[in-house]
Amino acid sequence: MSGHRRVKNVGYDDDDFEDDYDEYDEYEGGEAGTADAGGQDDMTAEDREQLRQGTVEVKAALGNSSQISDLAIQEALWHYWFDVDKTIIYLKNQEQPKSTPKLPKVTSRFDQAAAASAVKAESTLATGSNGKLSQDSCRLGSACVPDLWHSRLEIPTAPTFESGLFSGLRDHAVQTATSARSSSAAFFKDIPWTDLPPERITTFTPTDRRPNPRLLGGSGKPSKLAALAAARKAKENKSASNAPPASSSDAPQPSSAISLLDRLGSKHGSSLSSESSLLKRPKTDMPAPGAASRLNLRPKKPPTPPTPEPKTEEVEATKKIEAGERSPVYIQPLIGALNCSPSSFASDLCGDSSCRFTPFGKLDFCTNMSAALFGSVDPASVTGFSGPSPDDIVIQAQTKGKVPASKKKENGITKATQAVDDLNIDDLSGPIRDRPKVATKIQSKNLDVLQEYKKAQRKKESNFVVVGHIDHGKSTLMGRLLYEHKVIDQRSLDKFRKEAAKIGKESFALAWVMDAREDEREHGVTIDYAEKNFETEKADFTILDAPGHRDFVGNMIAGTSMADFALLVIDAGTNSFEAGLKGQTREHAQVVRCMKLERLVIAVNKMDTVSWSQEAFDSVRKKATAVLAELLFDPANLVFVPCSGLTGENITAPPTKQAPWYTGPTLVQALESLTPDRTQYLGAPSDPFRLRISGFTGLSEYSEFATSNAHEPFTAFGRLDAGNIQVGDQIVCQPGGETAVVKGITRHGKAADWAVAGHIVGLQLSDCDEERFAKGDLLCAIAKPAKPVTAVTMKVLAFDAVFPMPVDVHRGRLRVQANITQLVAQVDGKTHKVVKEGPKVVKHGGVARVKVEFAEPVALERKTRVVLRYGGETIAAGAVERGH
Ligand SMILES: Nc1nc2c(ncn2[C@@H]2O[C@H](COP(=O)(O)OP(=O)(O)OP(=O)(O)O)[C@@H](O)[C@H]2O)c(=O)[nH]1
Repeated sequence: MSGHRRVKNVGYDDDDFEDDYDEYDEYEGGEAGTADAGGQDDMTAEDREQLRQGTVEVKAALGNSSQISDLAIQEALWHYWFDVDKTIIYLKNQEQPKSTPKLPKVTSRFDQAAAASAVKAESTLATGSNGKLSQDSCRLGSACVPDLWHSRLEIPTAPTFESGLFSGLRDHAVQTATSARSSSAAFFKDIPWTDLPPERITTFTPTDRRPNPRLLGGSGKPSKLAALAAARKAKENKSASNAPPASSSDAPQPSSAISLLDRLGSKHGSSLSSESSLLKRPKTDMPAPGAASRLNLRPKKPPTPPTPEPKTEEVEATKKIEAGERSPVYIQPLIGALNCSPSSFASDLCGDSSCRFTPFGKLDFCTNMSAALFGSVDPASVTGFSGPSPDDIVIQAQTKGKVPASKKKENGITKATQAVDDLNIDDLSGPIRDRPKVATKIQSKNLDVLQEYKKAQRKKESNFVVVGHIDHGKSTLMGRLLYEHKVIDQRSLDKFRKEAAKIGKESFALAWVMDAREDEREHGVTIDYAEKNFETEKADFTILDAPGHRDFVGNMIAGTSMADFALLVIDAGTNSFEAGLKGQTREHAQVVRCMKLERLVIAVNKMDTVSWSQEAFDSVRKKATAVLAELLFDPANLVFVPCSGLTGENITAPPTKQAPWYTGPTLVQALESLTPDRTQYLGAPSDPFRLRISGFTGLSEYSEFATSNAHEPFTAFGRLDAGNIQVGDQIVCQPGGETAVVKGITRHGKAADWAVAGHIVGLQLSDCDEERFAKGDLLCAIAKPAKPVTAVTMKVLAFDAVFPMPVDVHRGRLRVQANITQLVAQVDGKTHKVVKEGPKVVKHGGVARVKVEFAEPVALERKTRVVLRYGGETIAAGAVERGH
């Protein structure tokens, strides 16, 4: 069973879908089944026999005195699908009411009270009445209640309702109304409801409702009888459709067509949507105004609106509404929603003259409503709420003179943000001139980090991300690599084997070296990227083992954002390889390329499953090269290595026995050969410090291992994207503006005094409010912080149709909702010249300059590489050109 399948099994399995489908059919068939038992023509001999036997049994149970005919018994049996017991109960109940002696009517307490007040009212009014009251009361009395039932509620007076429940109800209503008539009349005296002109009388027409098939439980599978009924119904429909067309009045009206579509449900919906690739995509929600980011737990400041240019009267009105500190793009739907005709209820409430629902900008009610929601209009203009509420007055008096803590905090942030605003962010290449030191107990060694970096005797270093389709063996391969480099010892591996075997997942023992989370081990699927180090004679490596499942591409992007190059793992088995090309082998390669990781080692894994066949290896190499070339990888930068993670061939030693034909490098040699040129995609060590936070320890609510490390000092992890850092440095966390002092640095689990661009580190932070840090935030040098932006212009390569639409923007752990609000231009991918201004859509493979607006400020700088996703699919990737 594949890992994909296993994940699917977590929540549901195929049977669930089948059940839903079957139940739907069952309902459709059920309608026909209720028609009559006359469909016996369609019965099999077996069904007839069941009906005959059932009739005999039911008759015996009812006894000789029963008046129920055979036909009625068969109807009931048919109805209950030959369930004799149910049929008997039903038929006995049918007979029972006639023989049950009528119980004296119990008057409810309400009726008693109503009758008492009626007597009282009658005695009071009898003296001074002018005669009108008795007329009014008559209207609600015995004469008018049946009228109401029949004319206003249109209760049918068919014979079926003359007896049984409905007639009982009606009698009861008449009696109650009669006894309470005087009091009711007195109560409704001033209300002209009883004088309603006929055109204002509403008619309630009962609508057909599809019962919830799950409501009553049951197997959900259609019985044979239901299937028969469905077949009969289909037959009837067929003969109806062959009938000559009815008159135009019988032709389906638009509303009935819509309701038909509704009833047909998603099956037809999907066939419709499949007509257009744009409609095919699942909807994602537009970011709600002020909606909190999924990852950012820290409360964010509302975005600053761009200054609108006053042009027309409408724009002026929009400005009023926008003044409520919200991005205009998110207000438009609301304005649209408010910009509508008033209901008669609203007109009655506001009065026709005071509430003019004209196009927005002129409508008083709309403007006031917006003002009430967004606080943009003088509150005095909102009638009834013009002054502070009594509660506000008390709170103001109590807090007089005190500055609330949150306000203090805001002031600090405002100052920091102001300082940030005044700084120039365009030039990232200049060195940090003055490294400000803060008055803190943490002693800085005042090192010249660049000198230290030059001096340090070190091996080559690189971080590589392991990507590829689910179950192609990434974690197992990395487990093997770590085992062979003694990062994990035999005893620990044996322990994993034993524990994995207990839950029937022995083949995943090596994968458990990387997949440490309980849920990952339980399901045999990597969920988040894992980080581990190993060392060879020539290099220090950090592995970033990414998940292959399509649902976790966001985590794969986070891992890729910290890598120098990628190891793409491909299953040598033909079917798996093809599946991967349609799935995450391709998508991951796309993401890797867009992150500007141009060099790839491709491990053709599970060679043991194809008996180390050279043809199999060559075939994979040929096809994969073609696909990667399509994604703009230079074939010269691709190194293919056949291997088996499970059995361990060609990881550190060549597979001389299994594949004498292979003369290339082992996996480790291939990894060592890729010397990363970090300047291609990273800032230099001399640039201003930048680190995007990938995780924390020491803060339970943020921590991935909350229970085990909540006691540890607050530490933010991530890769230095630019610059350098040393103990004692002060940093600022953007976009929030919280400052902190670096109390300690860890690299590869060991304490360090400094770190430079490319290093993955933990920064122990002090002198800060921990809650104002979030995953995806950017730690910056305080002298040259990134400026938070609410919009950016970026150049993207489209993997799917791109048009103004909502998207998720990914960079490392930053995952933020945004909207592509404008396609500025289509650009030639090679010459970067504008091909077309303001295209409506950019197709797959096109390069475009687009404007993206965010629901909240983000720290995204020029040249930052980002991935745009929509509806769970990667639709484009590119780099930020400038922020707004
Ligand atoms: N025969 C054989 N099986 C392998 C090999 N490598 C991995 N497997 C098996 O493939 C299955 C999946 O292995 P994983 O390492 O979890 O695959 P993965 O790519 O890391 O999966 P995700 O991280 O969930 O995407 C396990 O049952 C492994 O034992 C190999 O070289 N040969």
